[in-house]
Amino acid sequence: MQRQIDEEQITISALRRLLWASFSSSLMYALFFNAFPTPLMADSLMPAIISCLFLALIVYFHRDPHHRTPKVISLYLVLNLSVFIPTAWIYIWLAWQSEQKLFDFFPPASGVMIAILTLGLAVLPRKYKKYIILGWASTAIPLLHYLVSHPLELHTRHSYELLGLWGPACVLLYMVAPYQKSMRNHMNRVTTDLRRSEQEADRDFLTDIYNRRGLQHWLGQRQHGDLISLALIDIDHFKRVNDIYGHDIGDQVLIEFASRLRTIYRGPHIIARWGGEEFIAVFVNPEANSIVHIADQFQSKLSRLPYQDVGEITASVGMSQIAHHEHFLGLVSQADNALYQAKHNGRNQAVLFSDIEKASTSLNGQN
Ligand SMILES: Nc1nc2c(ncn2[C@@H]2O[C@H](COP(=O)(O)OP(=O)(O)OP(=O)(O)O)[C@@H](O)[C@H]2O)c(=O)[nH]1
Repeated sequence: MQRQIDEEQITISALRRLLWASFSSSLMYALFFNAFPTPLMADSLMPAIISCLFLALIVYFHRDPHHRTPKVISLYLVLNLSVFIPTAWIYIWLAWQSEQKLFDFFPPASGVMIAILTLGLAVLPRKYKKYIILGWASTAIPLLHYLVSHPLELHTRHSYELLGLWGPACVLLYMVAPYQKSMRNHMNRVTTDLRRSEQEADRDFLTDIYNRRGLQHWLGQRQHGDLISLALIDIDHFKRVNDIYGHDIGDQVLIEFASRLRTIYRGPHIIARWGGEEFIAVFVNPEANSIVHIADQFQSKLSRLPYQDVGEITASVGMSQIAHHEHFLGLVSQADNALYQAKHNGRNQAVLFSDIEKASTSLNGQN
């Protein structure tokens, strides 16, 4: 998805440059040939008309680039193909018909035409490539054919220039231009890899749930008024699992434990590995009266079924109160106290921090 957005942005920016480049070069021609007119009216008229059309296209594109990109590309190609190709054909046809030499009246815009075709080849999406090649072939082939069919005209300095421009220069440009595309593809691949690495860095390597870094990122994305509550979940006597069954089986237990953790709560929340055999679940905007239920669910569901190769595994849960997400560390400390209490009480149970608080308040009251 992100990659698609990047692609779209690149195409929009490239098209914008292409339009401005086409407009400004036609305008320069228009200004030059109006300041220094040639005997042919078309030399000063055509660039002026074309630059107006390019300007209209720029304005149209500018109003809604995201929706108009494909349409503007098509219009741009139609404009180029319908102006440059017929113009070139008319001049070549006139040269075949008359005694005049082609280069005496062939439009002096060959350089611009080639530059526009090359730019189009370099910046427009791949599917438009065939139209660019068509544009080049429809002009270059009749022109080169004319030149080689008229040896007397061919062996002149002007003719060599036309030949070089539409022949070797084009071949050179068309061979080099696709590298720009492959560079772009390469950049896209690098960006995707970088994004994937970033995502991987947020995940715990063993269990594939979020790690602390991922949790931090997730917390950073919380809305301003979000309230949270959290549970610290710790496997009981996990050291024994490692000691009795070995570290590899211990790892398998952690993986299975984490995958069970993911399936317990349906509301908005995140599960992360807090460290070792301790996990954290953070719940977004939970109902105040559902806290007990959530804690019990986590505690009971994790040990309901036996674990492969190991059998019964139990967990202790410490549950914090609900507070604004900016008080995350305070809530962790609450959940940690509650978890300590759960372990202290004999494990395999869930303890709410609010219950510890109530107990200590009533003790203080008695004293
Ligand atoms: N296999 C495996 N073991 C781990 C991993 N991370 C931590 N451990 C082990 O988890 C055990 C944690 O032991 P303790 O902190 O004593 O806790 P416990 O045995 O679960 O006891 P209580 O928490 O008090 O119930 C240690 O033996 C660690 O080596 C891991 O990624 N893989």
